[in-house]
Amino acid sequence: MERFNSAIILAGGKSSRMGYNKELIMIDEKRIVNYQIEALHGIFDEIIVVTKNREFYNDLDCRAVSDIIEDKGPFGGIHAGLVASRSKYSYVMACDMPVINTAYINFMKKNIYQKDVDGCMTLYGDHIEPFNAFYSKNIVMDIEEYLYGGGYSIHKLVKTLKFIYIEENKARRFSPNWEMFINFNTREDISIYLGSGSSD
Ligand SMILES: Nc1nc2c(ncn2[C@@H]2O[C@H](COP(=O)(O)OP(=O)(O)OP(=O)(O)O)[C@@H](O)[C@H]2O)c(=O)[nH]1
Ligand SMILES: [Mg+2]
Repeated sequence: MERFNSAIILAGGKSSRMGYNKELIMIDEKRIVNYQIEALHGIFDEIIVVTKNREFYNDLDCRAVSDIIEDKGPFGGIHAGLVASRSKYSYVMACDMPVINTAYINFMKKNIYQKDVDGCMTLYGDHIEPFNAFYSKNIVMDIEEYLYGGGYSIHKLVKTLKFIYIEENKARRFSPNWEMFINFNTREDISIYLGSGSSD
């Protein structure tokens, strides 16, 4: 099994705060997911999109799969992505994140290279960043048990597993304004991002 050849894009949420399907968000006349798929192909061979609308991806260079455990939020999507993944470690993004930071992805890879861990994610104060992170296929059963037991929070389960955490100050060297973790939950989030004109 390849260790690092897969990326998962979560695109099966309810988009309730946005008011329209977030899979369709456009930036500079391009869908964010299309941009992500292209950018991630520079690093990964296999791109898996976890969606309720597999037909949206027919013409794109990716595999589209559906949730196996439905209505459980992002962890349900991560679960289906990891089941589909042909790699030990998969990189996980959300379809509402406009920035792909290749240098940081490679930095995380280096951190877990040759290690046997459950994944790697970044600390933000006391919180963790569940996306722009790596997860191991080994945790599929842990996620199943957790979701069927009524769990929902990624943070709570991850705390019980063996993740490598990258300190916020180290991550900021790659993305001083934390843009690599920006995600669009409301229309206002998009206008703030487009208005800021900054990128890192
Ligand atoms: N496959 C899958 N992805 C999900 C699910 N729930 C959320 N996501 C994705 O996880 C990412 C982060 O979730 P949110 O930002 O809360 O997105 P959301 O649930 O669509 O939006 P809200 O309804 O406003 O909370 C987004 O890329 C969502 O598409 C799910 O049940 N299945
Ligand atoms: Mg979000």
